[in-house]
Amino acid sequence: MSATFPGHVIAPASPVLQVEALTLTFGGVKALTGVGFGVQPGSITAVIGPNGAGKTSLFNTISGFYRPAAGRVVFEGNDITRTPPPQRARLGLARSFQNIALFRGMTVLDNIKLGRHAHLKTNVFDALLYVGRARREEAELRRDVEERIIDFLEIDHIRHAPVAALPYGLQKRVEMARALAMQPKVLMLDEPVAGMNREETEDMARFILDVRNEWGVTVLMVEHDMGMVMDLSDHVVVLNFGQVIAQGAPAQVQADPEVIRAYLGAGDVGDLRRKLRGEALPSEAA
Ligand SMILES: Nc1ncnc2c1ncn2[C@@H]1O[C@H](COP(=O)(O)OP(=O)(O)OP(=O)(O)O)[C@@H](O)[C@H]1O
Repeated sequence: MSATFPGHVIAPASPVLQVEALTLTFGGVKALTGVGFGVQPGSITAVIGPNGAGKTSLFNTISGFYRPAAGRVVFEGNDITRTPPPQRARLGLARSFQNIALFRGMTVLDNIKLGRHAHLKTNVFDALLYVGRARREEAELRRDVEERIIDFLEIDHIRHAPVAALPYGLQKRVEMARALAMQPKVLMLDEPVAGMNREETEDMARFILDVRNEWGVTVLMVEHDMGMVMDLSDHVVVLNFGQVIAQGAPAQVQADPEVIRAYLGAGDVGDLRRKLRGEALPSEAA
């Protein structure tokens, strides 16, 4: 029965990705302690925190590169804590890397195809030999990749260019294209605008929004650019010393006293507001 009633309250959807009480240690160092949060389907969720807070460790644990000492990663209701990274990608959890991880001598198109291969049932060697199912999948891949992803990310003019010859901002866009080629349900972006100038940052912010709005892909990102995080995110998770110290809507997190303390010690709240808006502090504006 699907009737709706006036005043009917729609319960929030269950999270597509759930991180539960994650603890990660390196020797004696606890990089994460009891970290938990949910990523709602269709949301843009950001993880922020001062340097060394554990953001990269968390990303690597969610994507399967690190194995937690305790806790669970649950994707679409299934426990994937022990699922290897390529299988997570096939399930729909794709990621980009903080430092560009493209094959620099290869063209844009070939890099994107490699992303797609992670998604195919045939292995990459079959695909390279164009045998059997791989050949049909290759045809499908070309349509899919060339017509949708390349058009969407406005990289048509560079599809045959070697990645190494491209400016940094475009390389980051190609990396996003490669992650999108895996047709993820959740796209994990590791510092998508790090090292970008203002114009490149604005372009990337627009693509992230469109990935969510037009493609319905859920986005989970780690990012230092506070202006972008606060503008784009529906939900912000704040880490400090490996623990979640606050989470909620951007405005809520910006006003949280513990977040203020984490970023600036007992500093000036006005400074924090500027910092959280992505503006230079007076002391930094030389
Ligand atoms: N491979 C490792 N071996 C030992 N300690 C590590 C390793 N990776 C991270 N750590 C430690 O774990 C903690 C969290 O580091 P992590 O890199 O996850 O933080 P971060 O929030 O991503 O920092 P940044 O913003 O500087 O990238 C730090 O104390 C760090 O020194």
